[in-house]
Amino acid sequence: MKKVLTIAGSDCSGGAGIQADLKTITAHKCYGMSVITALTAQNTTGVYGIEACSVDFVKNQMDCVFTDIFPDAIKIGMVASIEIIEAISEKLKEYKPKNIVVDPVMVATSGSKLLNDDAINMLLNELIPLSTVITPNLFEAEILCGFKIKTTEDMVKAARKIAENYDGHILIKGGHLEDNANDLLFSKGTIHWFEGERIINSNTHGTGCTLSSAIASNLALGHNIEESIRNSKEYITGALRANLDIGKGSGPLNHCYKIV
Ligand SMILES: Nc1ncnc2c1ncn2[C@@H]1O[C@H](COP(=O)(O)OP(=O)(O)OP(=O)(O)O)[C@@H](O)[C@H]1O
Ligand SMILES: Cc1ncc(COP(=O)(O)O)c(N)n1
Repeated sequence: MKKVLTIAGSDCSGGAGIQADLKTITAHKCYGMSVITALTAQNTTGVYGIEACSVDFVKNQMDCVFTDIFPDAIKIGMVASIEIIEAISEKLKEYKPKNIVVDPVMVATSGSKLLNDDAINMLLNELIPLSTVITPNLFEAEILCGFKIKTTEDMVKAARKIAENYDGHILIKGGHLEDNANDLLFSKGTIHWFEGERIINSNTHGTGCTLSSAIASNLALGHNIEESIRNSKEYITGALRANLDIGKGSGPLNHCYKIV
Protein backbone atom coordinates (compact mmCIF):
# COMPACT_ATOMS: atom_id res chain seq x y z
CA MET A 1 0.00 0.00 0.00
CA LYS A 2 1.25 3.50 -0.81
CA LYS A 3 1.91 5.77 2.17
CA VAL A 4 0.92 9.43 2.30
CA LEU A 5 1.86 11.91 5.03
CA THR A 6 -0.02 15.11 5.78
CA ILE A 7 1.76 17.87 7.68
CA ALA A 8 -1.01 20.28 8.67
CA GLY A 9 -3.24 21.70 11.38
CA SER A 10 -6.05 19.80 13.09
CA ASP A 11 -9.66 20.87 12.49
CA CYS A 12 -11.70 19.42 15.37
CA SER A 13 -14.90 19.69 13.31
CA GLY A 14 -13.41 17.35 10.70
CA GLY A 15 -13.94 19.45 7.57
CA ALA A 16 -10.47 20.78 6.79
CA GLY A 17 -6.83 20.21 7.80
CA ILE A 18 -5.52 16.85 8.99
CA GLN A 19 -9.00 15.35 9.24
CA ALA A 20 -9.99 16.19 5.65
CA ASP A 21 -6.58 14.97 4.47
CA LEU A 22 -6.80 11.58 6.20
CA LYS A 23 -10.34 11.02 4.86
CA THR A 24 -9.14 11.88 1.35
CA ILE A 25 -6.02 9.70 1.58
CA THR A 26 -8.12 6.76 2.83
CA ALA A 27 -10.65 7.25 0.02
CA HIS A 28 -7.70 6.86 -2.38
CA LYS A 29 -6.85 3.52 -0.71
CA CYS A 30 -3.52 4.84 0.58
CA TYR A 31 -2.15 4.60 4.11
CA GLY A 32 -2.44 7.99 5.84
CA MET A 33 -0.08 9.47 8.46
CA SER A 34 -0.08 12.91 10.10
CA VAL A 35 2.32 15.41 11.59
CA ILE A 36 0.24 18.00 13.41
CA THR A 37 1.58 21.57 13.34
CA ALA A 38 -1.23 23.22 15.32
CA LEU A 39 -4.53 22.45 16.99
CA THR A 40 -7.42 24.62 15.92
CA ALA A 41 -10.74 24.99 17.69
CA GLN A 42 -13.00 25.56 14.70
CA ASN A 43 -16.22 24.52 13.08
CA THR A 44 -18.24 25.39 10.00
CA THR A 45 -18.90 28.91 11.35
CA GLY A 46 -15.32 29.99 12.12
CA VAL A 47 -11.98 29.50 13.87
CA TYR A 48 -12.22 30.12 17.63
CA GLY A 49 -8.68 29.27 18.77
CA ILE A 50 -5.26 28.14 17.61
CA GLU A 51 -2.55 26.40 19.64
CA ALA A 52 0.63 25.87 17.65
CA CYS A 53 2.71 22.79 18.39
CA SER A 54 6.21 23.29 19.81
CA VAL A 55 9.02 23.14 17.26
CA ASP A 56 10.65 20.18 19.01
CA PHE A 57 7.42 18.25 18.96
CA VAL A 58 6.94 18.85 15.21
CA LYS A 59 10.48 17.53 14.66
CA ASN A 60 9.81 14.57 16.96
CA GLN A 61 6.69 13.63 14.96
CA MET A 62 8.61 13.91 11.68
CA ASP A 63 11.44 11.71 12.97
CA CYS A 64 8.93 9.08 14.14
CA VAL A 65 7.28 8.94 10.72
CA PHE A 66 10.39 9.08 8.53
CA THR A 67 12.48 6.57 10.49
CA ASP A 68 9.73 3.96 10.43
CA ILE A 69 7.19 4.31 7.59
CA PHE A 70 8.75 6.42 4.84
CA PRO A 71 6.00 8.26 2.90
CA ASP A 72 5.62 8.01 -0.90
CA ALA A 73 4.15 11.51 -0.99
CA ILE A 74 3.56 14.42 1.39
CA LYS A 75 0.95 17.14 1.56
CA ILE A 76 1.81 20.25 3.58
CA GLY A 77 -1.02 22.56 4.65
CA MET A 78 -1.28 24.93 7.63
CA VAL A 79 2.23 25.55 8.96
CA ALA A 80 1.36 28.35 11.41
CA SER A 81 4.70 30.06 12.14
CA ILE A 82 8.26 30.83 11.03
CA GLU A 83 9.73 28.40 13.55
CA ILE A 84 7.53 25.50 12.42
CA ILE A 85 8.36 26.17 8.76
CA GLU A 86 12.08 26.08 9.65
CA ALA A 87 11.61 22.78 11.49
CA ILE A 88 9.71 21.18 8.59
CA SER A 89 12.29 22.38 6.03
CA GLU A 90 15.16 21.09 8.14
CA LYS A 91 13.60 17.62 8.37
CA LEU A 92 12.65 17.52 4.67
CA LYS A 93 16.27 18.34 3.78
CA GLU A 94 17.45 15.59 6.13
CA TYR A 95 15.10 12.83 4.85
CA LYS A 96 14.74 13.99 1.20
CA PRO A 97 11.26 12.60 0.41
CA LYS A 98 9.82 12.83 -3.14
CA ASN A 99 6.41 14.19 -4.21
CA ILE A 100 5.80 17.17 -1.92
CA VAL A 101 2.55 19.10 -2.42
CA VAL A 102 2.50 22.48 -0.66
CA ASP A 103 -0.90 24.08 -0.15
CA PRO A 104 0.19 27.55 1.06
CA VAL A 105 -2.69 27.91 3.54
CA MET A 106 -2.88 31.48 4.82
CA VAL A 107 -6.49 32.31 5.71
CA ALA A 108 -9.52 30.06 6.42
CA THR A 109 -12.67 30.46 4.30
CA SER A 110 -14.23 32.05 7.38
CA GLY A 111 -11.55 34.81 7.29
CA SER A 112 -9.30 33.77 10.20
CA LYS A 113 -5.53 33.89 9.73
CA LEU A 114 -3.89 30.47 9.81
CA LEU A 115 -0.34 31.72 9.07
CA ASN A 116 1.45 34.55 10.87
CA ASP A 117 2.11 37.51 8.51
CA ASP A 118 5.86 37.39 9.22
CA ALA A 119 5.98 33.75 8.06
CA ILE A 120 5.07 34.38 4.41
CA ASN A 121 8.67 35.06 3.34
CA MET A 122 9.88 31.95 5.13
CA LEU A 123 7.22 29.92 3.32
CA LEU A 124 8.36 31.40 0.00
CA ASN A 125 12.09 31.04 0.57
CA GLU A 126 12.33 27.83 2.62
CA LEU A 127 9.37 25.51 2.08
CA ILE A 128 8.07 26.25 -1.41
CA PRO A 129 11.49 25.61 -3.06
CA LEU A 130 11.42 22.05 -1.63
CA SER A 131 8.04 21.23 -3.19
CA THR A 132 7.04 19.42 -6.38
CA VAL A 133 3.83 21.40 -6.78
CA ILE A 134 2.18 24.34 -5.02
CA THR A 135 -1.60 24.83 -4.95
CA PRO A 136 -2.44 28.45 -4.05
CA ASN A 137 -6.04 29.69 -4.26
CA LEU A 138 -6.61 33.10 -5.86
CA PHE A 139 -5.94 35.02 -2.64
CA GLU A 140 -2.73 33.09 -1.88
CA ALA A 141 -1.55 33.50 -5.49
CA GLU A 142 -2.09 37.28 -5.14
CA ILE A 143 0.23 37.31 -2.12
CA LEU A 144 2.83 35.22 -3.97
CA CYS A 145 2.79 37.32 -7.18
CA GLY A 146 2.11 40.74 -5.67
CA PHE A 147 -0.92 41.83 -7.75
CA LYS A 148 -4.72 41.32 -7.85
CA ILE A 149 -6.19 38.36 -9.75
CA LYS A 150 -9.71 38.77 -11.14
CA THR A 151 -9.74 36.86 -14.44
CA THR A 152 -8.30 33.72 -16.00
CA GLU A 153 -5.81 35.97 -17.89
CA ASP A 154 -4.65 37.34 -14.52
CA MET A 155 -4.16 33.74 -13.33
CA VAL A 156 -1.73 33.10 -16.21
CA LYS A 157 0.18 36.33 -15.47
CA ALA A 158 0.36 35.40 -11.79
CA ALA A 159 1.70 31.91 -12.58
CA ARG A 160 4.38 33.40 -14.87
CA LYS A 161 5.42 35.81 -12.10
CA ILE A 162 5.57 33.08 -9.43
CA ALA A 163 7.57 30.88 -11.86
CA GLU A 164 10.33 33.53 -11.98
CA ASN A 165 11.42 32.29 -8.56
CA TYR A 166 10.06 28.74 -8.50
CA ASP A 167 10.98 25.73 -10.58
CA GLY A 168 8.14 23.34 -9.69
CA HIS A 169 4.55 23.01 -10.92
CA ILE A 170 2.13 25.81 -10.03
CA LEU A 171 -1.57 25.02 -9.72
CA ILE A 172 -3.63 28.18 -9.23
CA LYS A 173 -7.12 27.15 -8.11
CA GLY A 174 -10.12 28.92 -9.54
CA GLY A 175 -12.63 27.97 -6.85
CA HIS A 176 -13.08 31.67 -6.03
CA LEU A 177 -13.52 32.83 -9.64
CA GLU A 178 -16.91 34.30 -10.50
CA ASP A 179 -17.96 31.75 -13.13
CA ASN A 180 -16.50 28.28 -13.75
CA ALA A 181 -14.17 26.64 -11.23
CA ASN A 182 -11.21 26.36 -13.65
CA ASP A 183 -7.77 25.57 -12.25
CA LEU A 184 -4.54 26.53 -14.03
CA LEU A 185 -1.44 24.33 -14.08
CA PHE A 186 1.74 26.15 -15.10
CA SER A 187 4.66 23.78 -15.60
CA LYS A 188 7.98 25.07 -16.93
CA GLY A 189 6.33 27.59 -19.23
CA THR A 190 3.49 25.29 -20.32
CA ILE A 191 -0.13 26.15 -19.54
CA HIS A 192 -2.76 23.50 -18.91
CA TRP A 193 -6.33 24.27 -17.84
CA PHE A 194 -8.41 21.87 -15.77
CA GLU A 195 -11.94 22.97 -16.45
CA GLY A 196 -14.58 22.52 -13.80
CA GLU A 197 -18.24 23.38 -13.88
CA ARG A 198 -19.15 25.46 -10.83
CA ILE A 199 -21.32 23.36 -8.53
CA ILE A 200 -23.93 25.32 -6.64
CA ASN A 201 -23.04 24.23 -3.14
CA SER A 202 -22.14 26.65 -0.35
CA ASN A 203 -20.59 23.81 1.66
CA THR A 204 -16.97 24.20 0.58
CA HIS A 205 -15.12 23.98 3.90
CA GLY A 206 -11.89 22.09 3.21
CA THR A 207 -11.91 22.04 -0.61
CA GLY A 208 -8.27 23.21 -0.76
CA CYS A 209 -7.10 20.64 1.80
CA THR A 210 -8.99 17.89 -0.01
CA LEU A 211 -7.57 18.79 -3.44
CA SER A 212 -3.96 18.93 -2.23
CA SER A 213 -4.15 15.62 -0.33
CA ALA A 214 -5.86 13.99 -3.33
CA ILE A 215 -2.96 15.19 -5.53
CA ALA A 216 -0.43 13.79 -3.02
CA SER A 217 -2.30 10.44 -2.99
CA ASN A 218 -2.34 10.27 -6.79
CA LEU A 219 1.40 11.09 -6.98
CA ALA A 220 2.04 8.33 -4.41
CA LEU A 221 0.06 5.94 -6.60
CA GLY A 222 2.45 6.69 -9.46
CA HIS A 223 0.41 9.07 -11.61
CA ASN A 224 2.16 11.98 -13.27
CA ILE A 225 1.31 15.55 -12.29
CA GLU A 226 -1.37 16.12 -14.94
CA GLU A 227 -3.11 12.79 -14.28
CA SER A 228 -2.90 13.47 -10.54
CA ILE A 229 -4.58 16.85 -10.89
CA ARG A 230 -7.22 15.54 -13.31
CA ASN A 231 -8.11 12.67 -10.94
CA SER A 232 -8.13 15.00 -7.93
CA LYS A 233 -10.40 17.50 -9.63
CA GLU A 234 -12.77 14.62 -10.42
CA TYR A 235 -12.64 13.51 -6.78
CA ILE A 236 -13.42 16.97 -5.41
CA THR A 237 -16.20 17.52 -7.93
CA GLY A 238 -17.82 14.27 -6.79
CA ALA A 239 -17.42 15.18 -3.12
CA LEU A 240 -19.07 18.58 -3.76
CA ARG A 241 -21.85 17.02 -5.88
CA ALA A 242 -22.61 14.47 -3.16
CA ASN A 243 -24.01 17.46 -1.33
CA LEU A 244 -23.50 16.85 2.37
CA ASP A 245 -25.24 19.58 4.33
CA ILE A 246 -24.18 19.60 7.98
CA GLY A 247 -23.23 22.37 10.40
CA LYS A 248 -24.49 25.93 10.71
CA GLY A 249 -21.99 27.55 8.33
CA SER A 250 -20.04 26.54 5.23
CA GLY A 251 -20.13 22.77 5.74
CA PRO A 252 -17.64 20.03 4.87
CA LEU A 253 -17.43 17.78 1.80
CA ASN A 254 -18.83 14.28 1.48
CA HIS A 255 -15.82 11.93 1.37
CA CYS A 256 -18.00 8.81 1.63
CA TYR A 257 -19.41 9.07 -1.88
CA LYS A 258 -16.79 6.70 -3.32
CA ILE A 259 -16.26 4.35 -0.39
CA VAL A 260 -17.98 0.95 -0.46
N1 LIG B 1 -18.35 25.53 -6.21
C1 LIG B 1 -17.40 24.79 -6.78
N2 LIG B 1 -17.69 23.98 -7.82
C2 LIG B 1 -16.74 23.21 -8.40
N3 LIG B 1 -15.47 23.16 -7.99
C3 LIG B 1 -15.11 23.94 -6.95
C4 LIG B 1 -16.04 24.81 -6.29
N4 LIG B 1 -15.39 25.47 -5.28
C5 LIG B 1 -14.12 25.03 -5.32
N5 LIG B 1 -13.93 24.15 -6.32
C6 LIG B 1 -12.70 23.44 -6.66
O1 LIG B 1 -12.14 22.98 -5.43
C7 LIG B 1 -10.72 23.05 -5.47
C8 LIG B 1 -10.23 23.94 -4.34
O2 LIG B 1 -10.31 25.28 -4.78
P1 LIG B 1 -10.50 26.57 -3.91
O3 LIG B 1 -10.18 27.71 -4.80
O4 LIG B 1 -11.84 26.51 -3.26
O5 LIG B 1 -9.37 26.34 -2.85
P2 LIG B 1 -9.18 26.96 -1.42
O6 LIG B 1 -9.74 28.34 -1.36
O7 LIG B 1 -7.76 26.76 -1.06
O8 LIG B 1 -10.05 26.01 -0.56
P3 LIG B 1 -10.43 26.21 0.96
O9 LIG B 1 -11.86 26.63 0.92
O10 LIG B 1 -10.23 24.87 1.56
O11 LIG B 1 -9.50 27.26 1.51
C9 LIG B 1 -10.38 23.56 -6.86
O12 LIG B 1 -10.16 22.46 -7.73
C10 LIG B 1 -11.62 24.34 -7.26
O13 LIG B 1 -11.74 24.48 -8.65
C1 LIG C 1 -6.46 23.32 10.10
C2 LIG C 1 -6.96 24.01 8.87
N1 LIG C 1 -6.26 23.94 7.73
C3 LIG C 1 -6.71 24.53 6.62
C4 LIG C 1 -7.89 25.23 6.62
C5 LIG C 1 -8.37 25.92 5.36
O1 LIG C 1 -9.57 25.41 4.90
P1 LIG C 1 -10.82 26.36 4.62
O2 LIG C 1 -10.32 27.56 3.84
O3 LIG C 1 -11.77 25.52 3.84
O4 LIG C 1 -11.37 26.82 5.95
C6 LIG C 1 -8.61 25.30 7.84
N2 LIG C 1 -9.77 25.95 7.95
N3 LIG C 1 -8.12 24.67 8.94
